[in-house]
Amino acid sequence: MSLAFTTEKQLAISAVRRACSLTSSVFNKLVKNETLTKGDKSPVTVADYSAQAIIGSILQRAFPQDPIVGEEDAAELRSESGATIRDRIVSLTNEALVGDLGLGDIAEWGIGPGSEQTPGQILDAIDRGNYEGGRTGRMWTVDPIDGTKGFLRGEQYAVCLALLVDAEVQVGVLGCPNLPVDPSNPDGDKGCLFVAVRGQGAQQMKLSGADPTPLSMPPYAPSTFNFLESVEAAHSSHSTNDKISKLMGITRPPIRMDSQAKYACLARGDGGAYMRMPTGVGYREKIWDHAAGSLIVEESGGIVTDSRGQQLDFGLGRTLGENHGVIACIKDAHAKLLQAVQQAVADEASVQSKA
Ligand SMILES: Nc1ncnc2c1ncn2[C@@H]1O[C@H](COP(=O)(O)OS(=O)(=O)O)[C@@H](OP(=O)(O)O)[C@H]1O
Ligand SMILES: [Mg+2]
Ligand SMILES: [Mg+2]
Ligand SMILES: [Mg+2]
Repeated sequence: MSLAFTTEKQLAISAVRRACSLTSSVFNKLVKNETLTKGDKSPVTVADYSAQAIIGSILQRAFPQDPIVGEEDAAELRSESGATIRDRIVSLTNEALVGDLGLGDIAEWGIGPGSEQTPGQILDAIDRGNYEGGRTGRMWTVDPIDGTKGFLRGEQYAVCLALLVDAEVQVGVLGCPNLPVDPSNPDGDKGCLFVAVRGQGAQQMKLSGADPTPLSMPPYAPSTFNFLESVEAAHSSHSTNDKISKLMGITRPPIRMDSQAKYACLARGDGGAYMRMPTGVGYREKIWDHAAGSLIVEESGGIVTDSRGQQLDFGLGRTLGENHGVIACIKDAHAKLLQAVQQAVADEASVQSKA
């Protein structure tokens, strides 16, 4: 019997790997070796668009019927003022598409020598990400660079791709070019791919696709348990996490890291929980920020819910709806953590109502 989603899994790996080689090369060319003025976002913009173009273009060839919910769209690039950046994106995307075939790559996906696309095809590939999402059928979701701030700092970021069927994530791939392959050797080799297929487990491999290793989360150990959380306090509430941490009796400080690399690190045994409590500004979490990572954690033996213990709902459109936070945790610690979360949320509400 052949396993489900074998082609989709390999295609997602190939697409994410190619997008990662693009983002790494943009970083090396534009961020590391150029003097950027503080706050200049152009390298990340070029890399975001090009990475989405690569993934959109490969999906277009392999699964032309599948819609895509992508973070970026090409509207600005189609305008007159977008001409300069558009030219850079076209050449970077083509450079990545024509790169030699690697492990598992298939030329029919529009990759390898001779696979150049026209500027029009590249803009269309980006705009394939305009799908509104929904509850039924197949759809992909892509975050070409998650953790844009981490990317610019040369720290953690992830290229994220997931396939959903009837609003359930079936395949998830995260490419983390700056993540150490061996967590116990942070200065060693960098560049990991994390891959999961529902019901088939999760694996970490090198960005080349070599050395696949199954992922499984260790059992709950209070002495080593701590939180993974956003670097940016504007993205998730550090102060709420701090309260929850005290209620849980956690003494180790949180691990702060940009992007869905947090899900990947949790899946391979770091921390114990990825905590993303809302900051209360009405922000709606996007499906591309959670689809791939949540499956990787679930398939490694973890549980992913919101702060009420409900499953994340990927069928509401481009967002997860009203923001009740995200709690991804080692299975046997989840109930205890949820209790602490609800206690902290109730305490915060009572302080606010007295103010
Ligand atoms: N206000 C607010 N609240 C919650 N989340 C937000 C908010 N603003 C942005 N974002 C999203 O956060 C994504 C970055 O992920 P992280 O927060 O995990 O990493 S980071 O530490 O902030 O870099 C980031 O993803 P990218 O845009 O792909 O980098 C955003 O989708
Ligand atoms: Mg993101
Ligand atoms: Mg992004
Ligand atoms: Mg963004």
